[in-house]
Amino acid sequence: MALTFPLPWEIPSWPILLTALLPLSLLYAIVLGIYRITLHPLARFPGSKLPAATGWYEFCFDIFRGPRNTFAFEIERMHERYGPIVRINPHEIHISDPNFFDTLYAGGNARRDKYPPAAHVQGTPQGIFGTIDHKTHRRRRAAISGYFSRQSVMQGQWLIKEKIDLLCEVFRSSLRSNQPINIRIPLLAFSTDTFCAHTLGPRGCMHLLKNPERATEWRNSIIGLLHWTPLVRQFPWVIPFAIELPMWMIKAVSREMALVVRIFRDMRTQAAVAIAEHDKLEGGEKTRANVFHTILSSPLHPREKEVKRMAQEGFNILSASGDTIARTLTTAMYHLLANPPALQKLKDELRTVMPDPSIEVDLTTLEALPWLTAVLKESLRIAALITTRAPLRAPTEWLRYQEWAIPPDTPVSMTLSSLMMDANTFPSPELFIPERWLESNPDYKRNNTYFFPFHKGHRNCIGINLAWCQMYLSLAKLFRRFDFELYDVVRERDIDHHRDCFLGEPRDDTKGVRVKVIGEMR
Ligand code: HEM
Repeated sequence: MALTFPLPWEIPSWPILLTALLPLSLLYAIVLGIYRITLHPLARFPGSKLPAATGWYEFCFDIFRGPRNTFAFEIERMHERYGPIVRINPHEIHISDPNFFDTLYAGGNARRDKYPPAAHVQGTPQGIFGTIDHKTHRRRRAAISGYFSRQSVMQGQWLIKEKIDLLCEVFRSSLRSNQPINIRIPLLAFSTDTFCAHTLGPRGCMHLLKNPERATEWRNSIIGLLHWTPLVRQFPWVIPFAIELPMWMIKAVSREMALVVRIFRDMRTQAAVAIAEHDKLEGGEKTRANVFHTILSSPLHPREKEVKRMAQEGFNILSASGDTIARTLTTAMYHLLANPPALQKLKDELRTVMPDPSIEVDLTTLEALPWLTAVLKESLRIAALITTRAPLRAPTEWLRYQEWAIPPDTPVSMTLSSLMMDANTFPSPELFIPERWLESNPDYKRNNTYFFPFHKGHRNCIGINLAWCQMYLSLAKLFRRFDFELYDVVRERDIDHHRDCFLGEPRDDTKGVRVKVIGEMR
């Protein structure tokens, strides 16, 4: 016979529980909000009370206010109202002053942890971009940094040139068909194929340059993924969760997401194959056959060499590498074609080192060309690619800005796109003026001080050498070989940032940056 003991109290029913919990939660939220705007260590920093009291303020902007009104744009409005330092949410300070950049994004002995909501936006918490802890980041990054060193990129120039030849083929066929071409598609195909060939080896190549449909699908997937960013920022579990769903389910929700997930899963396969093959490789192959073998040969802990972590690293770098370069090149091509004197100057300069358009020049020769260098720097500035703030925390250090002392471990952020387009730093920022970057310009030194499109410090871009090399070689070849003209491009519609998706994206009705290839020099 089962014994039953009477409980000393009655369990209340759900409706009664809810009626009691709701006012309690409300009371908790009110007390927390009051604490945050009165006694919290950030309470005395400038800014509105509402975003300081609750994170729901940011949530509502990112989810409900429409592309032109996401929180990134609200931060700009906050600075207009409160000055260069603002408390933008209960926990975070945002600073809009390029003079603070070196302090926040410091290298050397400085310790900087990432802020989890920002780190997880790519859904790869174990890749270097998603790594929060400073020391873990240093270890993971050290394992692969040699792969992206200048020396390594210089040795791989032939590979980039091979892809540029394929890119020229795409433009040549556009010339033959006399059809305009949306240049972001082949340029993304070029940067992605180059990255894959350089970093993943022959098995990882997506061969987008040889397959226009796949290239278009990849471009649409990248844009689709970018458009998810405001949502993913608020719900960082979305991407890791989606990756594990059955493919039919992902396809039903979003075709773009399905391709991205396929690529991620493919990355897992490649990591697994590398583990299986690693012991069979010898000599240089063992460390350099692809980035996975580099990780496997590194002194990292065996836990760091598991399939899941290596796949996240590979995907992390892949997603950081493609569209950044494609967008910068697209911007460069647009501004050159919209500014005939700047274009003529470039063509004249290129002719000095490539008297015959078929001559192959190397990176060092091109880096010595002042106008090409100035064009690329101005394109990186005016593209102002990264519209999302990048918060870091200094766990043991008080950061000082003007009269303000920011407590240790506070997330502090700055936004690259705003700094690159700041009229106080770069007068007439919306104008394409490569002359800013010529040594003869009296502001040359000062301009370079404020030029950090690849970020700085421990968390700067690991692909900077690969990026410069691709941009120099491809722009030189394209403009020495082909004549282009813009085809129905409207800057406000097709170029300017309309929404913040980590990278700034143009308006939804954009027709792309289309050009017609009108001639080829042989
Ligand atoms: C024009 C081209 C590029 C630009 C403007 C650019 C810019 C940047 C910036 C600003 C960051 C810091 C982002 C942040 O912390 O929020 C970054 C990080 C990163 N970039 Fe690039 N990038 C470019 C090309 C590349 C390429 C080609 C690769 C691939 C090798 C790459 C791989 C990465 C990775 C893995 C990180 C994370 C680094 C870390 O957290 O340690 N990027 N990039």
